[in-house]
Amino acid sequence: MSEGPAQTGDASLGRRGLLLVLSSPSGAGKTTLSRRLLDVEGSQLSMSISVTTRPPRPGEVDGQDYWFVSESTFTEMREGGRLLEWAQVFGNLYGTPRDSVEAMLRTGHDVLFDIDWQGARQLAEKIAEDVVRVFVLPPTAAALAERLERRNQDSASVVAQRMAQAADEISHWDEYDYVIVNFDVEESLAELRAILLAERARRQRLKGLPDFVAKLHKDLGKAV
Ligand SMILES: Nc1ncnc2c1ncn2[C@@H]1O[C@H](COP(=O)(O)OP(=O)(O)OP(=O)(O)O)[C@@H](O)[C@H]1O
Ligand SMILES: Nc1nc2c(ncn2[C@@H]2O[C@H](COP(=O)(O)O)[C@@H](O)[C@H]2O)c(=O)[nH]1
Repeated sequence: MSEGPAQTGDASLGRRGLLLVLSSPSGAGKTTLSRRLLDVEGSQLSMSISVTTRPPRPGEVDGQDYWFVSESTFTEMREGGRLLEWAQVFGNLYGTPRDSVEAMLRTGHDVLFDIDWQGARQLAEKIAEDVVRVFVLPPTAAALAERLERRNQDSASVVAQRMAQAADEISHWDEYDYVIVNFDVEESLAELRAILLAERARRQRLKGLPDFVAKLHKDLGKAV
């Protein structure tokens, strides 16, 4: 589904866009790492903005952090096949709008997802070869609790609910291609960038490679 014009570096190789999926227990640092990665990657990487029935947190902006929708709109989108994946998480509904992701991939962008294990599994089932899954672990349980509390954006009961679900989310770590233990944001960011760089160079993503090599062969033949 993700044929697209090439990007800098592999322009003549016709690389397909990839789907970089981050999952973690709530509070381990996906949003923080996603923002940093988008900053450093510039136009090569675009964020998939999910729809959710969760109410906005203070400071969250509609269309930037999420598309905040009613349950009836969400159901309409889901039943109309307009979600690439969806899940119920912490009592709210979350989903990935199909059209925007397909448009980004068509124009040769890689797309970044901050979604839970259920969504990651659905994407991998649908588009296996273009999905790269990264699981982010907190260094310790205490650090996770501290990060959720320090973020200071959810009530004590919501924080408790998220801590209670953390073990369940973590139990899916082995469905992922890569695992990052997020001790330090800068180190984790460097690991993520290395993963992205290596995945972009995978032979099977470079659709123009056979033609490129054939031309190289031909030109080498002429040169001798
Ligand atoms: N390596 C780190 N060291 C210390 N604090 C961190 C680190 N990474 C993230 N944080 C902090 O932890 C808090 C939670 O991070 P963030 O919101 O990115 O988590 P998340 O995984 O996206 O959570 P959710 O799934 O609930 O959206 C934030 O206050 C963030 O600044
Ligand atoms: N399956 C999906 N999960 C999603 C999506 N968007 C976000 N999420 C996950 O939900 C939890 C909670 O997020 P929060 O913003 O309320 O803290 C977190 O694990 C996200 O990764 C989605 O479109 N699909």
